[in-house]
Amino acid sequence: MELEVSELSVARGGIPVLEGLNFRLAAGHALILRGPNGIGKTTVLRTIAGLQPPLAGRISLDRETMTYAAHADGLKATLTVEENLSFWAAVFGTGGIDAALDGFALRDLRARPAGALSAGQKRRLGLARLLVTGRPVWVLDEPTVSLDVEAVAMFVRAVRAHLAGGGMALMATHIDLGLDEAAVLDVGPFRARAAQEDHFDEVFL
Ligand SMILES: Nc1ncnc2c1ncn2[C@@H]1O[C@H](COP(=O)(O)OP(=O)(O)OP(=O)(O)O)[C@@H](O)[C@H]1O
Repeated sequence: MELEVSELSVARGGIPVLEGLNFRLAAGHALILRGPNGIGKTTVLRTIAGLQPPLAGRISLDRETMTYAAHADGLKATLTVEENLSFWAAVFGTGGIDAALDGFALRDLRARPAGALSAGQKRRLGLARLLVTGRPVWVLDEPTVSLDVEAVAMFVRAVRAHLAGGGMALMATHIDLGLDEAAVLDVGPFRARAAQEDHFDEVFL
């Protein structure tokens, strides 16, 4: 199993943002995309997740092996923590939810409707969902937003266990996770020419 991206160009709102991206991710490995706000990291992840087509290039990935966690956690507000996880376990045809409850310290919150969780608790539930998907390829957009130090550590532990089991993780994050084994790709040099020539902001300054 491998994710291979070749000569990938992506656009947002019809404007090319990044072009000529190449990277590979093998089982047991993680790759962190870095770059300033607005450069196009989310757009790359959305494209890899199949939510939008690439402008050019090739993505070699069996999407049935992938799960995508974006800014919106995709939680059902009226269902409890336990019901949300059980729902996803049923959708993905996986087993129990115990590892997800324990991995993100959700056991004491399991009877609480997701809509009544704090922002960080919601994010923990969104990340716990990864564990019940059973999918080997995790594509994660700013996974640690709203998380406190302890919850970031839970996340890093979950990623490490996932990699140790032969999983893969591709993520965009601005914070230093201390995940030293992850490769880092700075997408800055891949800014599309059209984006560089777009002086839209300056026009209004
Ligand atoms: N819905 C949208 N429609 C049109 N343009 C968009 C939309 N969402 C984002 N953009 C623009 O697309 C470009 C790339 O945005 P993207 O979200 O991929 O950047 P990013 O690197 O993930 O940024 P951040 O670090 O702030 O999350 C930005 O210039 C942004 O303003």
